Amino acid sequence: MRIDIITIFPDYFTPLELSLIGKARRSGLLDIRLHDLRSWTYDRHHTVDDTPYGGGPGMVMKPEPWGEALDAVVGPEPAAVPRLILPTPSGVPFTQRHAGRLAGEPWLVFACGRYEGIDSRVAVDAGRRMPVEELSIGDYVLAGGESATLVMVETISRLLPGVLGNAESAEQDSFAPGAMDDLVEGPVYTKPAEWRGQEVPPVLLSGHHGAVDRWRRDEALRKTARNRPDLLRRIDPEVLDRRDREV
Ligand SMILES: Nc1c(O)cccc1[N+](=O)[O-]
Repeated sequence: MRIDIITIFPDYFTPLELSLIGKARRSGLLDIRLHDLRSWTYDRHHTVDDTPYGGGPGMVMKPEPWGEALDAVVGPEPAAVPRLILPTPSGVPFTQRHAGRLAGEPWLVFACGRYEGIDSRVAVDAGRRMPVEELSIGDYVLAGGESATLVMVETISRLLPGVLGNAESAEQDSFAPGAMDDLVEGPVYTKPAEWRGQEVPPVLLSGHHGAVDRWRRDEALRKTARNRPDLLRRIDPEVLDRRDREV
């Protein structure tokens, strides 16, 4: 997978050189390219923003640098068309399902807005030559799209075949489709079996895989009911088997 990130703060993405994603980049599984938006400005101050039409606080990112940056990154006649992701608080809530779908894309371009956002004509212009998605990682205010892009790139990249050391761990993640559909993960434990008066639940030491799976699902249901009752309400009652209802 190729991922292009356009930003005025390329150094923000140094963390993508570390850990699993850094390893995936070095192995060629993942091709992440960073682009400084100011490369497409020509004034002395490399201006990327201006006052909003209609008045109001803050500044809006100018369309010209973005238009030229996207033209340059995507190219005049690309062999493949990328999907443009616009991280924004006004976007569609980004979920694990989005991550799974986007992990199947060959090429993503992330446009990191700052200030009050990017001139809205940029998304319309880009939409004439590639799919555009406005996505939000949460209902809070960030200083820009870089943090959100880091979150989405990590969530998507870890689902690429070969990136995770043990493919199964993605299947047992919170929100993972299938066995964990819409449930958050329950408690996890490792050695020692007893620590500060707390013992690991005996079922996890039993070697009985069926009982362990059942226990983990029961605990996931309990934690979801406690922390995310909104998710439980989303699950079709028919999906929950009889034991789930007893939890
Ligand atoms: N919340 C927020 C923001 O304030 C700025 C850019 C992107 C996001 N977001 O994706 O959630």
